[in-house]
Amino acid sequence: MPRKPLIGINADFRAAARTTPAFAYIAEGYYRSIINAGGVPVLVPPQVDEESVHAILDAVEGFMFIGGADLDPRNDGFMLHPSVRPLDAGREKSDRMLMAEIAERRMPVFGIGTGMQLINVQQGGNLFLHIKEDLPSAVPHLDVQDTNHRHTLDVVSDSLVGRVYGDGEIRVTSRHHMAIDEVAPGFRVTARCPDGVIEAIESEMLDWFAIGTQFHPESDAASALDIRIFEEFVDAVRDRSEQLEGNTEPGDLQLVA
Ligand SMILES: N[C@@H](CCC(=O)NCCCC(=O)O)C(=O)O
Repeated sequence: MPRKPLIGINADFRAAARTTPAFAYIAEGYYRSIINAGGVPVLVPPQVDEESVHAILDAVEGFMFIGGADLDPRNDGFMLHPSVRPLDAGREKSDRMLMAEIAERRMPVFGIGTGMQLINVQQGGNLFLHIKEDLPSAVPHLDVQDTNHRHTLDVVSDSLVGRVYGDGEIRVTSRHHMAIDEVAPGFRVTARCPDGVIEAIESEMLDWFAIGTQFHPESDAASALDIRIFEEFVDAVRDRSEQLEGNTEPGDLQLVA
């Protein structure tokens, strides 16, 4: 039975309202998918300083960033757009601190929705702030009446998502109004919606497993293939821990020719 690696997952945050206290929260699909893929999810509420970020990343072996509202474009030197619904400022600050340190450590990371957008901007890419304006011929990527709104996906066969989904028609859950514009250096696009919107990016760096999906493989409408992305991620986290511990047996090494 393979060992279950510890995977940190950032929680979202909602401020107190008239009848409810403030709380940190996460949709079940995110942590359930990590459990189903053989990992142990460790929920991480927003952190306030670098010391805490370091302590958390010392304890976990990989990290997953979940979806949510919008990264504030002003934090990347862009103007606010009327369509932007910013994340809670405390969550965004925490996510950015975590992501910077994860990149520094080359810790395996998987970002979904806002999580993928975070990886891209932290690594030097940028975003379209509103698909309807920036890419007017795009198909709908958000349906406020249907959290499981789906569209088709074209994958690059020589990639993780290509390996996972294979040939045949792929349909994925879509809930976003922003999208990647310029892809960060060191990453490549591995899936697009047929309208051209970027739906997955993967690291090309040999020393860093990093992947992001704009679509939602954790959604209630997820297919058996969607869970394979989480399995690939959890396997990569376990493999890296074994490498760091020097536990890789010679027989485990694969020749790449
Ligand atoms: N800034 C993004 C948000 C995309 C996203 O993460 N959607 C999921 C919302 C909540 C969830 O299901 O966790 C955008 O481009 O709209």
